[in-house]
Amino acid sequence: MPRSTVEKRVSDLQDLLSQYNYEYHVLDKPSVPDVEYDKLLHELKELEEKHPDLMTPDSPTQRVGGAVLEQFTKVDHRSPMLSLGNAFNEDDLRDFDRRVRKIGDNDNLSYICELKIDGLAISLRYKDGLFVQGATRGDGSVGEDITANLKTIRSIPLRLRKPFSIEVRGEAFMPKNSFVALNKEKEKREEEPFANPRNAAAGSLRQLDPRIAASRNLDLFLYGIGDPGETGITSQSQGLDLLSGLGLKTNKERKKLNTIEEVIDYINEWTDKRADLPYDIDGIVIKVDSLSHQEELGATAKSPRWAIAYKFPAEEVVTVLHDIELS
Ligand SMILES: NC(=O)c1c(N)nc(OC2CCCC2)nc1O[C@@H]1CCC[C@@H]1O
Repeated sequence: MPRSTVEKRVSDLQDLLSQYNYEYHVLDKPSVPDVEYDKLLHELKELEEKHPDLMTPDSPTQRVGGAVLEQFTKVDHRSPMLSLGNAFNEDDLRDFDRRVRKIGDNDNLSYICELKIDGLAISLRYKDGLFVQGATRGDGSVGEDITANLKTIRSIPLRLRKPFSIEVRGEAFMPKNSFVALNKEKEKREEEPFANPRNAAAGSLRQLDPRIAASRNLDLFLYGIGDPGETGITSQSQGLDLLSGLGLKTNKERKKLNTIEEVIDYINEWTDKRADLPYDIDGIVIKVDSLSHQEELGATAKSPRWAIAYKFPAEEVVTVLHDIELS
């Protein structure tokens, strides 16, 4: 094939495979069967091996880097990755609502409710649309650089749909069925199984060999923007729509509500429905939607005054006592 034809074929394959990956892992609506994806990926790998100068850092072939790291380097978060205060019952929620309504214009106060994904908080940095660095939350100010492991998560685009320079935040997690399969594997190898999907996700992202992380079927939902000022958004709900428009995966169960009573209804709805989700949630995050109202409320050193996490009661662990002979 003449050089220009090869260049065009490689570029077309990179775009096509990135689009197929987006449809499958972000939209959960694949437009081609896996076998078609695998065939094209194989063709691209071969062409890039023959013409290494055509391989780009955001090529779909570049998700699993070769090098096993010695250690993780530290990353200073440009703005702190806060944690959340907890609410355990309706009174706690009404107290939160009263505190929020003390400050700011309350006639048009609205909340946005998000499922609280039970995983590991992470940060992704994009420069001119290209994924350049990923880090754990760490202590909120300093995290660990796990870029190589995050690149293996198929729902993380290696290039945004617009050339934004932006830092986004979300929760990496292991889906329930991947957790069950992984523990079956571990038991076969007589290895210690993980206690829950959250530990499995954290353990997988702390692997120094990216090939191990790549084998763990991790996923991720984005829910925040580290530097919202530069994007022109005025609310959390607009921020989530912006993330989605950039090709990032956000959780579709979010809901904008106007009163704490509606929030309590939403919480009751998900208390039952959560068992049917393909991933673990440990609560519901309630956020004041308006960014200017968030600013008025501010944050303590640890957590924002404009958000709270309602935590589901810990499921009573029923240990079935097998055939105990009661003497
Ligand atoms: N786990 C989640 O699904 C989640 C969420 N949907 N939204 C937030 O918003 C917080 C982040 C900083 C201020 C508000 N935090 C979440 O998880 C937190 C992050 C750090 C500790 C918890 O995992």
